[in-house]
Amino acid sequence: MSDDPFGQSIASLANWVPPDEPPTGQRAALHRLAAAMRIVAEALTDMQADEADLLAAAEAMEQFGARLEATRTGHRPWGFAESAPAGDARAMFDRSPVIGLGNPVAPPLRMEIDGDRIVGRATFGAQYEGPPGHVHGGIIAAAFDEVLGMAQARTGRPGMTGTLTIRYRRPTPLHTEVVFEARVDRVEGRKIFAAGTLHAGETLCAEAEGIFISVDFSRLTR
Ligand SMILES: CCCCCCCCCCCC(=O)SCCNC(=O)CCNC(=O)[C@H](O)C(C)(C)COP(=O)(O)OP(=O)(O)OC[C@H]1O[C@@H](n2cnc3c(N)ncnc32)[C@H](O)[C@@H]1OP(=O)(O)O
Repeated sequence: MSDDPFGQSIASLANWVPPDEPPTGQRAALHRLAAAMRIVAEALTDMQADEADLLAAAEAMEQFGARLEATRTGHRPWGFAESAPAGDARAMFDRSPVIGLGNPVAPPLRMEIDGDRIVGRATFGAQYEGPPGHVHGGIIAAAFDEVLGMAQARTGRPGMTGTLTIRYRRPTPLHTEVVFEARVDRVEGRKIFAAGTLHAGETLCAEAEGIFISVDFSRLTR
């Protein structure tokens, strides 16, 4: 049997379900820290703190950052950076820049499975602003990549994003829960065609089509 974690478990992604147990201990603390960092990131967009306050905060953050830096190991104890290739139903995806609760960059998008669809929900804060009051188009693309990526991964033969096409139909509002949906349309050889939508309430804000190319992810780790 292969000792490659992807090779052993890639098929199990077809049965992936979001973890329902709340984290405890170090992971729970990580999630709390990342959530606090999101609050800071959003507050920086319109806060009115004076220079002295900002410098004090910067110094505290620099010192704490140095403490964390000193503990880095190069290991990845929790999950995978992207959901599509994780290949393990137990993977927790904490590092994902889109859904990772341990990654302060992530909105975070929350994904669930609804029949043959992946449904993703997110409320984007001001740090994701593109046009005034609305979500940056690149952030929307990243979220589509994740939900279409999970939909195609559930075929059990996940691929990398080859082509992602997005049609932006209406501006996507900040501070409002928006809903992404994705499903697989068809599979042709190594190509998996997925499609999705983004709604804010009844408004269709964007549509996406993705072509994913099935690959041997273990090769990326060699
Ligand atoms: C701890 C561990 C962490 C591990 C971390 C792992 C991270 C994985 C992330 C996964 C999700 C992502 O966001 S990926 C990130 C963004 N995407 C990428 O970086 C992908 C970069 N591109 C590539 O690596 C490559 O171009 C591939 C894998 C997409 C395709 O290369 P290939 O495998 O050589 O494919 P090839 O034989 O040429 O073509 C096979 C078939 O696919 C079609 N095809 C090829 N490329 C494309 C394309 N871009 N768009 C459409 N269709 C394409 C061809 O026409 C052909 O169709 P036919 O003739 O058969 O009809």
